Amino acid sequence: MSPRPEIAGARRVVVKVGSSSLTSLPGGLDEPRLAALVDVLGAVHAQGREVVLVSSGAIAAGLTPLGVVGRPRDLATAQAAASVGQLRLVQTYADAFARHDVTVGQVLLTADDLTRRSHYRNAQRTLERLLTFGVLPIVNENDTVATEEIRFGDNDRLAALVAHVARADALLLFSDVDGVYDGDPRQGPAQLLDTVRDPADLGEVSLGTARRNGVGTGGMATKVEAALIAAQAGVPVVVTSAAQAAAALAGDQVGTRFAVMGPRPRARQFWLRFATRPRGRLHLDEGAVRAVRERGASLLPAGVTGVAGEFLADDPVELVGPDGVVVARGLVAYDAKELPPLLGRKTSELDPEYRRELVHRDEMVLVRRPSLG
Ligand SMILES: Nc1ncnc2c1ncn2[C@@H]1O[C@H](COP(=O)(O)OP(=O)(O)O)[C@@H](O)[C@H]1O
Ligand SMILES: N[C@@H](CCC(=O)OP(=O)(O)O)C(=O)O
Repeated sequence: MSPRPEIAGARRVVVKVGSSSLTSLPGGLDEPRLAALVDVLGAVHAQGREVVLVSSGAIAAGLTPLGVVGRPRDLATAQAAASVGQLRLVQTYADAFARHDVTVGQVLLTADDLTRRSHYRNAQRTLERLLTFGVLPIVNENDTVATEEIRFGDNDRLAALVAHVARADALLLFSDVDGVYDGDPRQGPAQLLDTVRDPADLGEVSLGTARRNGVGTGGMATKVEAALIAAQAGVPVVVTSAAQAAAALAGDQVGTRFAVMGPRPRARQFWLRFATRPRGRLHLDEGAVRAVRERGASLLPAGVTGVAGEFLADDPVELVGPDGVVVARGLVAYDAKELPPLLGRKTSELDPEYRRELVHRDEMVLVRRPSLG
């Protein structure tokens, strides 16, 4: 049996590959490296496994054709590069996968596509249908239209969300480094972590940001954060290099494995916890924190001491304790401007139209803060 049966046996896999494995700043797209990855994924597809590829590299691939040297400093240049580069990237993939008789489809997502519940379900249906057709979807962030505020920013997190949206059995994050080390291996000797079972296992680990002169964005920190999201959502993860892709997909003992850290949450719970972006905050008193955290209660106006942010009814908000720690996230039942007169008041004192919960229990997830992020 393979050392990692949960990966070897995964029927549907999301594979994420970073810019650093496909491109270089001076050279643009590295076609031989891209073709090598496609050979591995083509073989996996031929075994009857379903693959969703989340590929970075659009911005880096667009720099050479535009004559831009170095990492773009402004968003508009990055977006122009992505516009040119995404086309080249996907065309190169399409040609390479055609040699394996695999049809690819392009899926460009903005953060809004996953933060809005209706869009999330739409993305889910589209991915499902593509896979039913035997198509290999290639996902990237829609960089050309995403503004600074609504960007996912890094494809590692996007890949973790896609793993859930696509109901994947495993997530593989491929980079230019062969796993998570206890310190940046480029800075000095470091030890490879074989398995992470709990966020606490990473307590002593230093996760640098990506190299400044490199093409990657988040370094190991964003990969670890993404791996924890997936693992906490019941999806096993391996972080390793693109060069080890075949071995990783076969379930060999390469890279760093993140064991599943919890049961798969219901889609709505996962969406609330990881995909939504809070539009505001409700400040809770001690009693409300206990009620929400320990008694599984809904949040009532009586336990709320303050409101921050401009949100509308049904927007996601954070519930924050007196110590500033986020206790939960939920969909609020009122517009922000309706709230000040309700705060601290008992339900029985309120007009009937304001007697519903501020955040209903069914619309809330508790936030257990991992030691990172
Ligand atoms: N603890 C660590 N373990 C492994 N790599 C690390 C660590 N800390 C920082 N890194 C760096 O993270 C880089 C990978 O991140 P990045 O360049 O963003 O990759 P990608 O483009 O594949 O997303 C590696 O090249 C490595 O130097
Ligand atoms: N969407 C961007 C990549 C963003 C990103 O996360 O890059 P990386 O850290 O290399 O995975 C692009 O295609 O250039």
